Amino acid sequence: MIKFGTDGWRGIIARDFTFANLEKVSLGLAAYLQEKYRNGAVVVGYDCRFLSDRFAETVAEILLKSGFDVYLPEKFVPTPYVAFAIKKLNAIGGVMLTASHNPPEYNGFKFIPDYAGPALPDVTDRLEQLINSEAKPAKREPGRKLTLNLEDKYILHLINLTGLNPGQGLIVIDPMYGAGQGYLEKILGDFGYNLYTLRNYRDPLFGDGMPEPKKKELQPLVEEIKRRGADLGLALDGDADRFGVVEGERLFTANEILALTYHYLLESGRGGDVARTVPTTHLLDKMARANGYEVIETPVGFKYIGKAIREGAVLGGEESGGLSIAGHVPEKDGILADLLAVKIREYFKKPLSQVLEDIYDRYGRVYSRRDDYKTTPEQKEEILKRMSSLKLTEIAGEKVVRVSRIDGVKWELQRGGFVLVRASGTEPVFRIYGEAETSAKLDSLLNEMKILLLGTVRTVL
Ligand SMILES: O=P(O)(O)OC[C@H]1O[C@H](O)[C@H](O)[C@@H](O)[C@@H]1O
Repeated sequence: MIKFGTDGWRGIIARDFTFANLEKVSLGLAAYLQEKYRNGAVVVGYDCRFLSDRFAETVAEILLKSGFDVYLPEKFVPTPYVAFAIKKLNAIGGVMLTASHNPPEYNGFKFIPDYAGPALPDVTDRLEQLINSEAKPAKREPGRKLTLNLEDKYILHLINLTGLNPGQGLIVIDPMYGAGQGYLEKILGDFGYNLYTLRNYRDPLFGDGMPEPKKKELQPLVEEIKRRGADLGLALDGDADRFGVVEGERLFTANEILALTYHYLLESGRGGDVARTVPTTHLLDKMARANGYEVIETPVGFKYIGKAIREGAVLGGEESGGLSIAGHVPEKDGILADLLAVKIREYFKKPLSQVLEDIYDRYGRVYSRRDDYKTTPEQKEEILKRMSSLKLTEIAGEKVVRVSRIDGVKWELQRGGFVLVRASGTEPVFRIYGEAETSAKLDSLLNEMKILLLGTVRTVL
């Protein structure tokens, strides 16, 4: 049984993610595309993972035989570049072979429809139906196999969109052995920055780690910044749709980068409504309301954020590391987010940490955190049951003013904070998210929820 999670179908290579299963999935996709289009082109990209290029060939062959033209790159490419190519080529969709930031033993299949952002559930539900009923596409006159070569156009688009100007200073770049290699170097090098790049070659084992721009995995970048006295560090995840920004030893969270980007858009006359997922910081809400704009709250998944951007939001993002802005594809783009960090420093003429202090001075300080807990499927069921039966009027002494069930359960608190609990759709974990106006309050909120929820359930981690 093939299931599409938060972001496509993912599985362990050779156990679930096999050539046989991928053929089934590709036949289902071809049948789906035949239902919707008579003909057209599909972009098929792949990351640096084990066998990703071969998996891409398999998908391409089936689509070609089903009568569609296929654009294939000559080497690995970032996910946002595939989305950009779909838009630029007026393609009917795209496939990206990637398991994003998952551990090395995973691979994945992500379908991006013609709107150039992650597929929404109406699309993935139909796809799942066709795949699991082993639907076969009709044989058609084979399509043409074409080379995807739009890097320069993508780079130019990012330069125009961010409005970068020539600058100075030393930036350390960390593509984490992933598919974003080369892009930031090309752009920032041309704008006069001094650059040093680490983990800049393909390693399907990701140096025995995970290509996820989080604290533990970004330690080599932090050390390199210190060693070289660099001004800034910019990282990308395995398929470059997520980002990591480091100044000195300070690693910015995605919530902080979203607030910085929104501040920049508001101050530079590009304000508008903002879209965020349920667990993402409410600092964005305060900023929007103070400036007369609306907030669109969605379930977790950039697919929903992409939709909101298509419908007019100027910025959309997720605490998990997704960001895009109006004028770009409605897909998260780590390269864009990293370039915006450079642009924000240039625009305000100060370090990001100082710009963030200005934001807190104006809108109020917030502390946010997410704690992940590994569970077995049985434990997950038990926690889910417990979660839906909790009837809380207060958490850690804070009055609950609203309970929402957009995704998991979210308890909104009197002084603007919140606690949210949900099961991940990409990993075997439970996530407890919280936000409060002091760090001590945040700790007590998360601790209390942990005890309430996990109580006697023995977690693996
Ligand atoms: O919390 P999860 O369901 O594991 O999802 C975490 C993240 O996974 C993927 O990266 C998706 O593209 C994101 O949209 C999502 O936020």
